[in-house]
Order: sequence, then C-alpha cells, then structure tokens
Amino acid sequence: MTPAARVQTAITILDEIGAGGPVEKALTGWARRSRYAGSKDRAAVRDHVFDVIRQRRSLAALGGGDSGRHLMIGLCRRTGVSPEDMFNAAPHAPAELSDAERAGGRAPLDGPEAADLPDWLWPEFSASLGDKAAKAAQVMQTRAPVHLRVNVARTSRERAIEKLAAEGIDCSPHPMASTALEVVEGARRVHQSEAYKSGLIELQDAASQAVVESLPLEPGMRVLDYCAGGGGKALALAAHAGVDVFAHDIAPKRMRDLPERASRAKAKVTVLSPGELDQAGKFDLVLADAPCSGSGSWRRAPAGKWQLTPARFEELLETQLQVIEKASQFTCADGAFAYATCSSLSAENSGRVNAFLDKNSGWELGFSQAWTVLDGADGFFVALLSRVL
Ligand SMILES: C[S@@+](CC[C@H](N)C(=O)[O-])C[C@H]1O[C@@H](n2cnc3c(N)ncnc32)[C@H](O)[C@@H]1O
Repeated sequence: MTPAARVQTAITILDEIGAGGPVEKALTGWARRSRYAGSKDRAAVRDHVFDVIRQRRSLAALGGGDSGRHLMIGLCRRTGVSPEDMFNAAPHAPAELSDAERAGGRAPLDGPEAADLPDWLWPEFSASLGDKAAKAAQVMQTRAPVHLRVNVARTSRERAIEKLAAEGIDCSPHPMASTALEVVEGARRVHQSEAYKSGLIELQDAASQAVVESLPLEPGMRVLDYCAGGGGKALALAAHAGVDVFAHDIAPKRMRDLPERASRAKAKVTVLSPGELDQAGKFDLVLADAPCSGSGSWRRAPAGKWQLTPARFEELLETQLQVIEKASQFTCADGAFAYATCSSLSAENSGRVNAFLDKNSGWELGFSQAWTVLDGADGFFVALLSRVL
C-alpha cells in the first residue's frame, strides 16, 4: 500500500469508529477484508488510527472538522506531512483537498482542546497534576513505550537483555523497577520470541511493576490479588521467592488466561472463586488494583477518555470505595492492604483512600505514591494501609 492508501484506509476506519463502532472491531474487520495488506501496512494503519484517537480534539481543530478525513488532514499537519502529498486522488488515495479544506483548520485552544480531554474532565485532570498537567497531556498524545517484566525468579535482567538481543529485540533497563525493560527496537517480535514463549519475560508496563515492587513482600507471606483481572500483578507478585499468591476477581472469566500465563512463567498462583475466597482465611498482604478511569493508560487505550462520562466516573468512585471496604477485610490483623489504580486523577486515588480512612478509624496510611506519564510509563497510584494497633 502507498502511504496515501494507508491514509485513506485510516479515514474509512475512523469514520466507522466515529459512527459508534468499537476500535478493535473496526481494525480487525478491515484487516480480515484486506488480504493484500502486509504486516507493515497493518501496523501503519493501526498507528494512524490510534494516533488520531489519542489526539482527536486537537486534530479536529487543526484539520477543520471531526470526520475521518478532517482528522487525517489534522494529523498530516501536526506531523509535518504536507496534506497535498497524501490527498492526491491517486489510485486508493484520498480525493484532492477542496479549497475549504485547504483554508480550514486552526491551532487548538489552550486547555482541554489542546490537551485532548473532554471539557468536564479538565478541572479534575489539571487539579490532580498541578503544574505538570499540560506537559502530561502532551505526553499522552504520543504512543506508549513497550515495557517488559523480567521474570527474576528464572533469569536476571542482564541475561534477559542478552537473550532478547539475540532474537532481534533491543531493550534497555527502565529506571522505575528493577524488573523492567523498555523495548527500544523489535517490539513486534516480542510475542514470537523464545524468551516470551518460555516465560522469561512478560509484557507489563513499568509502572505496574513499580507498584508491585513498592509492596512489603517477605518470604512466607500469603498474598491476595483481589482484583486480579488478567493476572499481570498476580504474576509479578508470584515471581517473589516464597510468596504464596492467590488471585480473585468479581468477574472470574477475566482470569481465564492466568493459569496458562502462570505455567509459562513456572509461577504458582492459586485462582479463587468468590465463594472459595470466603473460605480462604486472611492474608498478610491484600492488593486491590481497582477498576478505574484508566486515565494513566489512555496512551494505550485512548478511546477510554472519550467514553468516560461524569456519571460513569461517579459510579467508579463508588465502586472503588466498596472494593477498598470489602478487600481490606481479608487482611490479617498485622497485615497490610494496598490500594492501586492506573489513574492519575486524585479523586480516584488519595480521594478514595481519605474517604475510606474517614469512615474507618481503625486503619492508617503507611505510604502512598503516584507516578505520572512524565516518569516514562503509565500513570499509577498505590497506597499502603494497615490497622491501627
Ligand atoms: C484494573 S483491573 C485489574 C488489572 C490486573 N490487576 C492486572 O494487573 O492485570 C480491575 C479488575 O477489578 C475487577 N473488579 C471490579 N469490581 C470488583 C469487585 N467489586 N471486586 C473484585 N474485583 C472487581 C474487574 O473485573 C477487573 O478485572
């Protein structure tokens, strides 16, 4: 495919998404119908679509409208590609620019438009990030890096770097966690690599790893991952020698790949159904990686920021408090309870912890830490609580 044909394809997919179609469905539907497209074409089209969704508001301003065509004109302008070179009416390319399109578009206005956030969310976002808000929003317009977690139960970070390099995947250590690598070259080869298939590495953002690394893990502990989902954190916990890890989720189906992932990593994770959890006794450490807005990972899943509504946000805040109240009860008397989110919004983070502490005087805060995209990974938050003795 020519670069211009990729632009036209992205326009068609963006229009499908604009009409309410889910992003992945629109992309996989196109890929299935388009056997002529090679892997580089698919990757380029996918990148165009995600680049636009991340920056939809500011690109609509630059491109002069919010159709797929206007958004791609905006993307060309932002990335310094002359729109005339792409909109050239060659076979499979977009039609030539009209006079109105050529003259249209303007610089995005400071605030939520330039930051690519909905108006209603801007006050919460800017209050949460303070003087880092505009810079963080700018970073959120870019692609997320690819991070790996080295399974330190099986190999060292240095050995993993060597093994991956031998398979054409260049990585460097990431400063946020002693287990973390950033892929510099060859990210698309990770899934097919021996290092991945044999469980020496997992795909996991460095901030998720930093959360696990911040926890007071000791050999002999029973640890519960109360909101285990796909099990990323449960597996990172299980890489710690002598820690007995249990995984639970209100939607047990979300944990369906966990046994296979654990077997690949040669890690032991006991999956508990909600009924089994009630019979499982107390735990030395309970982690609740709660459902949240996902604002810290909107670079990876950018559709989330446009789908979030004030009502859904309020619902999440309520669920988070319920999760803290329920999950903390599984902590033994001298144990610790950790609350985490992949959000950079204070209402979901310190706001929830304070709401819990206000209602539960028997608990106190040990520490809390927030990472933002400016630290080079997803935005994340963790707070460690214990009972007042
Ligand atoms: C942020 S995701 C967890 C991600 C996971 N810890 C990981 O690292 O891959 C939040 C999970 O919480 C679960 N969840 C939502 N409400 C819950 C509740 N009331 N009790 C337990 N789990 C809940 C969701 O099903 C979802 O899988």
